[in-house]
Amino acid sequence: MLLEEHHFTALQPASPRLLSLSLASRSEDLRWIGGTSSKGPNDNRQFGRDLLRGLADPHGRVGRRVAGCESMWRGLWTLVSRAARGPHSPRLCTRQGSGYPAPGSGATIFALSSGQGRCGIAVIRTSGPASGHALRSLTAPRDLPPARKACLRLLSDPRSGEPLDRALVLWFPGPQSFTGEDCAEFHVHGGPAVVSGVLQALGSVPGLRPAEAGEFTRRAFAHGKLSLTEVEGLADLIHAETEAQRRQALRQLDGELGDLCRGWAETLTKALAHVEAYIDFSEDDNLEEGVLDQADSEVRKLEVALGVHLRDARRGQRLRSGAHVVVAGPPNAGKSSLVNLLSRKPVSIVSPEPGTTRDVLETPVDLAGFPALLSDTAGLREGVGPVEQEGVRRAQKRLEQADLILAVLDASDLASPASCNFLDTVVIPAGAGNPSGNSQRLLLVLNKSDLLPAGCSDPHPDLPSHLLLSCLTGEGLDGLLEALKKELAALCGDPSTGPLLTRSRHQHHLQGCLDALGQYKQARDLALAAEALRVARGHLSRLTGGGGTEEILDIIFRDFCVGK
Ligand SMILES: Nc1nc2c(ncn2[C@@H]2O[C@H](COP(=O)(O)OP(=O)(O)OP(=O)(O)O)[C@@H](O)[C@H]2O)c(=O)[nH]1
Ligand SMILES: [K+]
Ligand SMILES: [Mg+2]
Repeated sequence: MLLEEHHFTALQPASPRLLSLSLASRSEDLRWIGGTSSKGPNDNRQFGRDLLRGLADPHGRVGRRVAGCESMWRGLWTLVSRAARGPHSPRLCTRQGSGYPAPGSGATIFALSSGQGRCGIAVIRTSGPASGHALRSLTAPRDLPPARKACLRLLSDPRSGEPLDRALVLWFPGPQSFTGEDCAEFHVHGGPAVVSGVLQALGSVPGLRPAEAGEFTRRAFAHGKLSLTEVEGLADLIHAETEAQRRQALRQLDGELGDLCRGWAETLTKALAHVEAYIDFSEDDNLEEGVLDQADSEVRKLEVALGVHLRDARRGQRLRSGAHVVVAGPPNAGKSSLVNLLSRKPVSIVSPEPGTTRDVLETPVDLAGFPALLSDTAGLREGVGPVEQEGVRRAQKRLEQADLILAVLDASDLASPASCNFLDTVVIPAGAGNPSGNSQRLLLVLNKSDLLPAGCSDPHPDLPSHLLLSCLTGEGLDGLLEALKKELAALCGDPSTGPLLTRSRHQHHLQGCLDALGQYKQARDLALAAEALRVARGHLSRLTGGGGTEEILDIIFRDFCVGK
């Protein structure tokens, strides 16, 4: 049960009386504050009343207007901390914890945090209240090293006294540590025997147990060291395989997406404060004119900003999981040769026989710094046997799902029926000239340029814009990679320009927020309008603070390995 700073920032309106209204009606937040989700709204209301009674009693300040939001909520903070010894006795935390208990907190966990296998140095760490004791036990008779300073120590098994390794150790007393708890790190020599010896020695210390996957990060989240979007960024950083993915993950780990959402939530809080102030004080003479107009204009601005990000939503997800690039064309154009060239490994069988590729073959590749899922497909042609026909059907299905089509034609065979048919049915319809604007992206590649007569730079000026390539000699590959980079940057977004929505969870909450803003605009009644704003703000806070359910957290933390 945590009562946190951000609950108060959400209650910033200009009077303590408004706080009473807000607390009584904000059942969702109260449920959370009180930790009484099973007991329902009545209990929450009672809790709100208890809290307010506590607020009013010690100093009798409730009912008096206090100028300046900042000083007001600081004052309330102190009052609430005194009042918080009621039946629900919420615990006040001075830092912004996530409010979720760290699973199994209380225990001290340990794990190998660097990679498995033989290596120069391996890092083993612990987190939890017995970390200091564990560090002392393994480095006895020496005492704890100074905080956050690497010190050389002889590690020995606390049971037998047998020396294990000479290692660098670090002591991070909480809360200034990755998890917010007391942590210790052992930088040992990376041999398997040393690592297992130290892990066994730690396991023998009372109160210590091996960590589960993601448990260190989960504790960091529970102690407010990382927001949920930062946790997701960290998971992505660990899994990043390309430069663009790394850049995006780092930005998210830096909290950019979270900051953006918090900024939006603040805007909504202000708008809500205005609406509530109007409900509460509309008869007061001293209420400024135009408070509602101000709220409306804030909401309109927010709608625009959300719309821009939602339109971009697929891009961040593509960057996280890879854009779907489908290589297609008539038989024997050199599709499989191109897939092998781009992936730098023999993924597909290449042969002079048309109809070699039948199934869709997928391979993840790093294309000019962007992640892509490259699919090789069967050559498109009619009038073939049932097996190849099925291959053609699968190829066509995959083409529909492509983010980018890499259309390959044999430059020396453009007049063949298969080439003409492919141009008419795939290349031209997807062309950039399509006025609808939502055409599929396509790059046309004329392969086997080595077969063209020497000195002929572009024999097909009448074709849609295209690139010449020879998979045989590699000529034209640099130009193709450059073009791919441009296409992928457009598809995935540029991770260095702004935070992107990397998961469908983000998109879901932003859409929810936008929908609630739509309801705000339609609300005939101020109470309904205020409720819509609360719903909208709830979506933003769940984006950074979690879905309010353990399952969401489980899904996110499942991405981690043990030791992270
Ligand atoms: N001269 C020349 N031959 C090439 C080039 N690229 C591929 N080939 C040859 O063209 C033939 C067909 O290549 P594949 O890569 O199997 O073509 P594909 O489009 O995958 O063929 P299917 O899977 O049967 O549709 C092979 O004999 C390749 O060696 C090139 O740039 N120049
Ligand atoms: K072939
Ligand atoms: Mg092939």
